[in-house]
Amino acid sequence: MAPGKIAVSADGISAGIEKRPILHSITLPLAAGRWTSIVGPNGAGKSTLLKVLAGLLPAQRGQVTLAGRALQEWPARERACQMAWLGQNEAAADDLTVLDVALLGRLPHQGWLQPPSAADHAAAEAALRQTQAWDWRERPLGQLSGGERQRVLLARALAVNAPVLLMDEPLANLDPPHQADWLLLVRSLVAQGCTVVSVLHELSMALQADDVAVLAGGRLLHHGAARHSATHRALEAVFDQRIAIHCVQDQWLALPRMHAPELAL
Ligand SMILES: Nc1ncnc2c1ncn2[C@@H]1O[C@H](COP(=O)(O)OP(=O)(O)OP(=O)(O)O)[C@@H](O)[C@H]1O
Repeated sequence: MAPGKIAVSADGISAGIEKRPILHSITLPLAAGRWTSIVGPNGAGKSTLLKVLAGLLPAQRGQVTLAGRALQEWPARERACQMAWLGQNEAAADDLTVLDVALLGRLPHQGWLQPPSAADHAAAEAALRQTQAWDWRERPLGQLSGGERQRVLLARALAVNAPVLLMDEPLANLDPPHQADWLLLVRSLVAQGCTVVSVLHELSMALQADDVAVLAGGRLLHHGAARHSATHRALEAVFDQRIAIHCVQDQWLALPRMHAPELAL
């Protein structure tokens, strides 16, 4: 990871749900203006970690800081302007129109009981256009396909215009062209100075990030640059050597090994 300002940091985080411990002593400083992918097997604790980073689940030990200040010390509205969230399988009011869903992203910017301003409408429109969802603006969310819905929820997160964007499986249900669009979008946000943190199962997409954090069993096993061989070895190991990382036309790709390692010649 390149040295620099830290946007969000997990410092010695342990967390669980009810009495079940899930995360164990995770320290993960996330550099500002970079994109970090969090990867690992099912049940590794990726979504739980993202929720703790977002302040949606309290840590039992340790603390999360946002721009150097403990998360719980931020006034809720200010914090919501600083950090946008796209959750996994998010419930959203299905009878709201697409435009109204995108406008929900502007709530932290609005005064108490104030209607959305012209600036809020402009931000919601820009976000819906970025995810190519503007044409559906008058349709109820509940009438959209899985991928269309995901693009609207992504627009809601983009409409916040936050410097930090946390996304849990943002590519769920997206077809390949829209996955490519998401990649370009993230790259352009990062070029503008945003910090992006995404939980991804698509390892070849995760390897397009600047940095990769590898989790298993609620512990951080590795955190390093996506292009470094140590990161590739950590990924191959955490997935039991069932994938191999290759460089194809200057891009790192994770491909399944067609035989279990013990069967390989
Ligand atoms: N509400 C809950 N109550 C109890 N245990 C939970 C709850 N949510 C998650 N867990 C457990 O916490 C562990 C980590 O779950 P988490 O969703 O963070 O994993 P993940 O790495 O995001 O997994 P996946 O790749 O399958 O989405 C899992 O063992 C899961 O069963």
